[in-house]
This record gives sequence, structure tokens and C-alpha cells, in this order.
Amino acid sequence: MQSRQNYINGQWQAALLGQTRDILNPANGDVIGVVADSTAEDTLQAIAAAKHAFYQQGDWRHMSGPRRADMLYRIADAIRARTEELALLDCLDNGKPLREARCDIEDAAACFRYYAGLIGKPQGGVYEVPDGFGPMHAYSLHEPVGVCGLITPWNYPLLMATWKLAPALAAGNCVVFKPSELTPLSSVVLFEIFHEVGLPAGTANLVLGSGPAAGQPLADSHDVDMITFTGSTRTGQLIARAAVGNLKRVGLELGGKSPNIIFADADLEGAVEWAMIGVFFNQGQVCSAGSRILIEASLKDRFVARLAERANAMTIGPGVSDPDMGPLVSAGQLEKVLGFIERAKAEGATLVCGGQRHTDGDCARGYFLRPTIFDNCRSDMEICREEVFGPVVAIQTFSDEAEAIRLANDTPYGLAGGVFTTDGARALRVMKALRAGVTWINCYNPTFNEAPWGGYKMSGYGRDLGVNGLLEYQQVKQVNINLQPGPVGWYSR
Ligand SMILES: NC(=O)c1ccc[n+]([C@@H]2O[C@H](COP(=O)([O-])OP(=O)(O)OC[C@H]3O[C@@H](n4cnc5c(N)ncnc54)[C@H](O)[C@@H]3O)[C@@H](O)[C@H]2O)c1
Ligand SMILES: N=C(N)NCCCC=O
Ligand code: NA
Repeated sequence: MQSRQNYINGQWQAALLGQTRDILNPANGDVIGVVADSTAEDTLQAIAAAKHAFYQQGDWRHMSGPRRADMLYRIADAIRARTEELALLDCLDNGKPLREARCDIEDAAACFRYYAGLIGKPQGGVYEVPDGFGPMHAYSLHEPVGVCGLITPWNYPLLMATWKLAPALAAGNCVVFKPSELTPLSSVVLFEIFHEVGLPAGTANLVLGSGPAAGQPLADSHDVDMITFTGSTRTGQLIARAAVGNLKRVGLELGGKSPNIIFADADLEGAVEWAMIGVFFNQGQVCSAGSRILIEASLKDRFVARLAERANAMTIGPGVSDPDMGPLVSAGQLEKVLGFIERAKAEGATLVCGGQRHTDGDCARGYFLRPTIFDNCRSDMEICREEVFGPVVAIQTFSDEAEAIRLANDTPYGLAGGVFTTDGARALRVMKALRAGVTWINCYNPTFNEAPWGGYKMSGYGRDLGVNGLLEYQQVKQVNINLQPGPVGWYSR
């Protein structure tokens, strides 16, 4: 099998120490690719290339916004033209159902289009200022931050890459990108596309490898002006600490333990289906997963019975067979999630359905887990506090709005949350009371390139997507202009 390589300074190259890593299909454990397994040497070379491209060459940075936009539109078109290939790669590499993978690729293409459009819109501002030293005028100018390190997780391989690459490139930065070592295959295709459309050498560099070996140097390096990371809270803390060395800008999109609040007046069938989309989509490996269902006590029995009935009816199989759920991403992730399940049982949560591997038919060798529901959970249980990142939901009840809000916010995380009710004013009150960055009313999990995405509290800081997502990758320069050049007489009293 030909090994996929790093892309540094416009060239494909093997890892400098020659190491490679097997990439596995989680549906059966088969090797589906071999990629470069980089070390700090590779990352440092990529940083040097990006630094040279940004500070010496400057052709991307100084290219006009509309010309950069042209390039991003061509990238979007190329992604769209290769949708089936990219969807299949993410499906095989991550395990997700094919129809979900196709949505990811369409979203990724749309994200490049969105930032191509945004970079041509008015930016900055013009300010009327008091005449301090005579008549003056001020404006602000948006400029790229410089060399950006981008690190992403495995749950949405191409989409998480795009959420960072599209705005970073639109803004005129030069980047070093390190995808998750578990799911790098679609990123390699994305960089083939970058090469084909003719991004200047060194503008976008790809380094494949593990977090500690290939990712950490991006956080440590004093030649990196910004690091942006999506992944676990623990790794985010390591990155924030390392970034202190040169006070590089940091963007962190981290984990969550998000509440999905359902009032008794909600449409039952709708709430059940959205709750499933909330916590079983992508096998529950979604940072915003509605993994704590808070339900009004009077609706609980009916809701849980219906949720379990529908969860038990979900089809499970390899992502390519387009089931309702595919396998978890890796043997390690399966083991981790099974550990949470065992400890939830030991702490006294009631297992309503699932809780075990699914090994029927062609699933015997894969990392499949049945959708799992725990009832009678308490806020002090691990299953209500820690992010599981699997198809596992914890159910708690509340008796009034105040208790629902208190339980919802009783978490160190603050990424997301949902509320289901037919009382419009209550929906808005509860949504406003949530200490979370992404919220849903009478739905759960859909998100759009146009709107900012990110967390409160230990779910991180900064925002991906929307206008905010572009600002992340820009410095703002204040420009003060003297409208009457010449001496002001300050020292000639
Ligand atoms: N908030 C969001 O937008 C969002 C989106 C997707 C996933 N997530 C979170 O991601 C986590 C799951 O992903 P994961 O298991 O890949 O997370 P992870 O933190 O283990 O890894 C994420 C990335 O960081 C790299 N990494 C690991 N250690 C590193 C280090 N010391 N220095 C630099 N890079 C390092 C990994 O190689 C990978 O590329 C979950 O906690 C989930 O909530 C958050
Ligand atoms: N609905 C979508 N695409 N969600 C992406 C969530 C990314 C975080 O895991
Ligand atoms: Na994989």
C-alpha cells in the first residue's frame, strides 16, 4: 500500500525519520491506508516553511482578498466534485454512516464558499476621533495573524479540518495542519486539492502523526503566532499552557456534557427523534452531544419507553452499508466507552437498553456499541459529569423550570444545550439561562457555517464559523492619520 505523505513547502515527502502508521477501518480492523508518522523534526520543518511563506515570500498574505477568494471557490468546487470519494474515505476511516459523511463533505465545500465570500465583504471600520493634535482620522485594518498551527480530532475528519483551514486561509495566514492520527485520509485528499488549485508553496502544510510527537511542537514553537485546536479539554489545557511561551493566540474548541431539556408540553415524537439525533448521531462522538437528557418528571416514563423502543430499532453496521449507526472510531474508544458504562452501572444508574457491543453478522470484528440509555441518574454520577463521547445518554428528571436550569448548568462544561417545549417564552427564558455557546430550541445538533460555534467555561474559548470564525484568524490594526501634516507645536511653548 502506497504511503500517504506529509505536504511541506509544496512537496509531498515521507516523515524525516521514515516512520509510517497503519490506518484502520473501525468496522473490521482492516488496514485501509499507511501514512507518514511524523516527529517534531517534520513539524519544525513545516513551521519553517510556513514562516518563510508568510514573512519572506508573502505571496498569499499580500494576494488581494478577491484573488484568495477565487482560490477558495476552486477548492470548494474540487471538494464538491470529489464528494463521493471524500465521503467514502471519512466513512471508512471514522466509521460514520455514509449519509452522514456525505453531509459533512457538502458542509465542508460550503464552508470554503462561505469564507471565500466573507473575505470580500467590508471589514474593519472608520472612526471619527477628537482633534487631539489637530484634525485626525482613524480606521482599523484586518490583517492575518501570521503562522497558524491547526490541530483537529477524529470525529468529523474533513469538516473539522475545514472549519479551521477555510477561515485561516481566507484571512491570508500560512498554516501547519495536523489532523488526528486516527483519521487522516480525507485530509490528504484536501491537500491534493490545495496543490492542484495552486496554493503558493508553504501556504498550507500538512503534518501527519500523533499529538505528542507531531502536534505539541506547534504549541511549543515561538515561530507559531497562533494555535487553534479542537479536541479534548485535557489536551486543550496542555496546549494553552505550552502557548504561554511566546503568548501565541489560542483558540480552543473542547469537550462538553450538554443538557437536552425536555418539558412535559413538548411534542413527544419530535423530542424523541431529536434526542436521538442529539446523542446517537455520529455514534455519539459529537462534542455538542445532548448526552444528559433532563426531562420533566411527569413525561419521563413515556419518553424513556419510546426512546428505548426507537433506540432498539436502530440499524447498526459498517458505515458503507449506511446504517443508523456505525462503529466507534477505534478499539481504544470502544474500551473507554464500555468503561463508562460499567462504572455507571456500579454507581446505580439503571441500564434501560444497550450497554454492550454489537457483534452480529458482519460486525463481529468491528468496534460497534448498541445505543445505550441510563435512567435514574444523579448529578454526582460520573455518567452525568464526564464526557463519554459515545452513544450513551444519562436521564435525569426535574420538576420545574428553575430545577431544569440548575441541573443543566451544573457542569464544568458549556458547549451546548437544547430545550423542548411548546411554550415559546419559556423556551427563550431557558435558552438564555444556559451557560453554553451553542443552543437549540425544539431541535438538537444542526449547525450552519454562517453562525459562530464554540463553548463557555471548560469547553474552551474562541469561535469557529461565522464572522467570528474569520476574526479569530485576524489581527486588527489601528491606523491613525494626521489630516494636517506638519509641526503641531507641542514642544514650542
Ligand atoms: N468543541 C468542539 O468543537 C469539538 C469538536 C469535535 C471534538 N471535540 C472534542 O474532541 C475530543 C475527542 O477528540 P480526540 O480524542 O481526538 O481528542 P484529543 O484531544 O485526544 O486529540 C485531538 C487532537 O489533538 C492532538 N493531540 C493530542 N495530544 C496532543 C498534544 N499534547 N499536543 C498537541 N496535540 C495533541 C491529537 O493528535 C488530535 O489531532 C472530545 O473531547 C470532543 O468533545 C470538540
Ligand atoms: N452538525 C454538525 N455538523 N456538527 C458538527 C459538530 C462538530 C463537533 O463535534
Ligand atoms: Na481510522
